[in-house]
Amino acid sequence: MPQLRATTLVPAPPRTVAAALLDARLLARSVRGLGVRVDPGGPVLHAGAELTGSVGPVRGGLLITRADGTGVSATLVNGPLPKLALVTDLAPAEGGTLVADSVEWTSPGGPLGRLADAVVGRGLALKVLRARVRAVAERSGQLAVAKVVVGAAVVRDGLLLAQQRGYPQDVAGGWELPGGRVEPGEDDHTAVVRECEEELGVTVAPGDQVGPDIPLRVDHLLRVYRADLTRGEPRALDHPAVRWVSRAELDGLDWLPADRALLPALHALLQPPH
Ligand SMILES: Nc1nc2c([nH]c(=O)n2[C@H]2C[C@H](O)[C@@H](COP(=O)(O)OP(=O)(O)OP(=O)(O)O)O2)c(=O)[nH]1
Repeated sequence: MPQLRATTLVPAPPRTVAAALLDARLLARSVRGLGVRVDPGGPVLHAGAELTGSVGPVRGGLLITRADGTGVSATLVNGPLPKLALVTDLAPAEGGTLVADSVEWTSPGGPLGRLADAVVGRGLALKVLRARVRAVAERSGQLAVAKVVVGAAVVRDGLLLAQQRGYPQDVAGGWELPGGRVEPGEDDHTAVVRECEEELGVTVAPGDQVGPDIPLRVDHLLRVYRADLTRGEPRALDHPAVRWVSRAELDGLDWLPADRALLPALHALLQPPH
């Protein structure tokens, strides 16, 4: 299968570039040059999501097979389009992050097909890669200076604490992790401790980051930390409800769209020790 690869240095740390790649609009922008319209379906990519795509009146699907801190992979499926796969891998480098993109597609058979592939296929693939690199660099620049919203992944006895949002209207009723914006002068851990005190009336000890940074709006990102309860019993002081969620219930909960990208990491967190 023909393949085109391009590697670019983006002057931002890997976790920022990874967050940029999770922005669903970037993927839609990357394939627009092929005449492919992709409906992002939501603000953030997550593994297993199937986005709808179309070329003129012809519809197909774009399946996300990977969306995490290491990069993103996607394949066009269920359409009369030629097979097309996009893979983006990240590696730390001096001065930023190496973004290795590849586009792979099915070539039509025969000499004419090979000619068309050389002239049209490669030209289109190059267009996709260039558009993608520009979009990734631009979004990484925005996220490098974004405000951080911290979330707490509080686990007790194999259950995760989730909190229901009451506002704003468009996300009311959805579930999220306790947390909020990091205030000036705070570091992430201090903000996790303060938010858990304010929202749940408990003291927590924050630990390692869980999952990748997730892009929120243009100038915010969500960063989640594991947090152990050290004092008190969580109560919904600021929101309509809190509940403990088992690993089996994780996928079925009505999470805020951004939080769905955290589900693989939350599953791993709730995995019983072997
Ligand atoms: N805390 C939290 N916020 C989330 C999650 N997922 C997600 O998209 N968000 C969004 C919802 C909000 O737009 C934003 C956080 O706002 P917030 O309302 O919790 O922050 P805050 O307490 O500092 O602000 P305020 O509303 O009290 O002024 O991040 C999550 O899991 N936890």
